[in-house]
Amino acid sequence: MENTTIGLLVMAYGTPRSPEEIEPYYTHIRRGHTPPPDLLEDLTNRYEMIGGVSPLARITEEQAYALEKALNARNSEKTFKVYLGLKHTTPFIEDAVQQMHADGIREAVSIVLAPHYSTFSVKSYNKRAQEEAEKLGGLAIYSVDNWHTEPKFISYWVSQLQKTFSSIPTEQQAKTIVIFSAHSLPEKILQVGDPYPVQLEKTAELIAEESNIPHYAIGWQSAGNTRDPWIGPDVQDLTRELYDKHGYTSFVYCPVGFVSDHLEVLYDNDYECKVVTDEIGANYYRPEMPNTEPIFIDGLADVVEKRLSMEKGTNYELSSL
Ligand SMILES: CC1=C(CCC(=O)O)c2cc3nc(cc4[nH]c(cc5[nH]c(cc1n2)c(C)c5CCC(=O)O)c(CCC(=O)O)c4C)C(CCC(=O)O)=C3C
Ligand SMILES: [Fe+2]
Repeated sequence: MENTTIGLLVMAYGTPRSPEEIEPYYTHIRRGHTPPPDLLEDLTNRYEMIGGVSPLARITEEQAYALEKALNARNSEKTFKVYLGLKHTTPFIEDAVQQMHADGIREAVSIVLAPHYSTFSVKSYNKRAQEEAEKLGGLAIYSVDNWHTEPKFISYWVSQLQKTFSSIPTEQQAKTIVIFSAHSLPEKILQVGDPYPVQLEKTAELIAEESNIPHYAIGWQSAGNTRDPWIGPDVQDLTRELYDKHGYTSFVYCPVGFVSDHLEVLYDNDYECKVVTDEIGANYYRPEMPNTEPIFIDGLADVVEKRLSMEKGTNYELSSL
């Protein structure tokens, strides 16, 4: 059989690659509105606190290439060709779709480097990709909507928790709580039945079941600065509340809604949450993010293959026996 090339559209949030890019990036996030100087300065300061720019640009690329490599190592009858499409900086999602089309790709699978589906996040990535493909014609993109229960993704976090717990003295383990979190979103998403919060709960439940952790809670982080209410409890408030109610001595933060080291993790968890644990005299732990860990990348490859075989009408469960 002919060796076919399948497009692999990997989509992610994007980040400024230099301090000069912070303003155009922030302007794009604000749908073309230039940020007021105080907000721009605040964001620039947060990037400065994590070293000037985020490691996210490099990690996203590494994840995309690692996924392409993992898929090609498994398949001899088809070749995956990766295209990176970013939400708020170049190469934009539309650029990636145009490039796939120009390269003569007829079929592609798309995946967003975020596990949970929301109308605010994954839906808008997929919509942009589909609209561009429709405009160009002759290119079918099979979108993955979510992968928050993917077994190897769950296993990744289970093994990280085992590692973290093995470094906590046994007598303190019963007084340790794990906080699973994702990026907060405006509360109005709940009125339209957005699956986002339920999906985060499901991820947390699966990890907790497999890892036998004594206590866990779900929190939300990195909420925006707008007048509408955002989903809570915020991880910082939650930390104080859990401490006041139960006197936990160690807090383990698992920001499972993200997959890389970046601003929200390195600043909002490692700095902001740690300010709170320091204040109450508790220990702060934050397991490593998935980045390019092979078991995580392998899980993403499973997701992509399953999506493709769904389209082809073959039963993945049976064919993989
Ligand atoms: C759901 C979600 C994810 C996870 C899913 C996904 O990955 O898609 C995510 C990830 C990320 N968000 C990031 C950065 C930012 N997000 C902002 C603002 C906003 N995020 C929102 C949502 C999300 N964001 C929303 C509703 C806003 C308000 C403005 C709007 O309505 O659109 C702002 C503006 C300033 C501020 O509010 O802090 C920045 C700088 C970075 C890059 C970090 C780095 O550079 O290391 C990453 C991975
Ligand atoms: Fe964001």
